[in-house]
Amino acid sequence: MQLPSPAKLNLFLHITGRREDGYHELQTLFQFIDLCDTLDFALTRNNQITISPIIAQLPTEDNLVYKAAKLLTPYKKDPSFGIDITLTKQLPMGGGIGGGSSNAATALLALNVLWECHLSLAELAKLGVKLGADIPVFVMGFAAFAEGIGEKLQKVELDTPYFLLVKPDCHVSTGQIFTDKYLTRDTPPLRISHALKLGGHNDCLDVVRKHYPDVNEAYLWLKNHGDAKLTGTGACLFLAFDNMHDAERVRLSTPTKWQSWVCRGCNTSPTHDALNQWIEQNRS
Ligand SMILES: C[C@@](CO)(OP(=O)(O)O)[C@H](O)COP(=O)(O)OP(=O)(O)OC[C@H]1O[C@@H](n2ccc(N)nc2=O)[C@H](O)[C@@H]1O
Ligand SMILES: Nc1ncnc2c1ncn2[C@@H]1O[C@H](COP(=O)(O)OP(=O)(O)O)[C@@H](O)[C@H]1O
Repeated sequence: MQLPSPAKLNLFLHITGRREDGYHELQTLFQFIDLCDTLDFALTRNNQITISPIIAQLPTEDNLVYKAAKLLTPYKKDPSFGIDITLTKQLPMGGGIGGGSSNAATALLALNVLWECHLSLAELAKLGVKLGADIPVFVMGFAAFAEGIGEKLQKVELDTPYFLLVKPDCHVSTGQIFTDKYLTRDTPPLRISHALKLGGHNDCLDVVRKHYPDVNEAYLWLKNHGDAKLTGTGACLFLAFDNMHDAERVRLSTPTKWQSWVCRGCNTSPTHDALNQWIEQNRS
């Protein structure tokens, strides 16, 4: 089974409070983009979980894909089931586009089928949030207005513009941004109808720009070309366009020291599209 594992954008990210456990209450708008990692799954009968190739500075036990497979182990139909996973990365790590969370969700969705666990999407999302606040939206697979720590999801249908995505040459620590004392944590909560009509901003932007000069520089550069936004806690920034041609034109002038892509917003996760197709083809 081969599945794409897409990135997400936070079209806005408002921090509305802080919980006693230190996690922050958010209101955010998630949309997927068609920029993806790829995961290949081969079912085995040796009760082992393997992931290849080795990723530098990411021991297998720390890989969210491995952790997701471990979480699902108690639900296997046959205890001898194992899995060989090939993870082909394209998404930058620590970019605020949720690559690791997406990979974990893709593993949960694939193994639920291959290991015949028969968990519902809601059950998988509940397991996934133990590994990361961003995992439920990838498990559910629809563009969403999210609250709580990002796990309370309301499905939305959004325009699907082209995006220019730019990755400044740094890796932002989500934990560092959320512990900064100058982070805005009291944005008044909006009703979903207002949030969708008015749009929003990213409360992390100022703190990320302060700590990461490269993000600041890329933000100032992109701002000359439109309404530049930060996704999640960064480092990636994005601009929306009505058509691919305009997005490509700006991308071609983007300083080469920053990685850049043109991609398209999608309201359904490509993982779900591919998994449904696989299930259809393998129905016995
Ligand atoms: C900010 C967001 C927005 O989509 O995205 P990223 O920039 O990471 O992609 C997410 O909420 C990130 O989700 P995720 O990357 O899964 O974070 P987690 O592993 O759960 O948490 C990393 C750390 O960030 C802080 N954290 C995270 C989420 C949240 N709502 N409040 C927090 O305070 C906590 O300190 C936690 O220890
Ligand atoms: N499969 C994975 N892909 C990417 N990062 C992973 C993975 N498994 C664990 N991680 C860890 O999660 C961190 C955050 O990764 P990622 O989700 O890509 O970024 P972000 O949360 O900024 O969007 C990485 O720096 C890495 O240490």
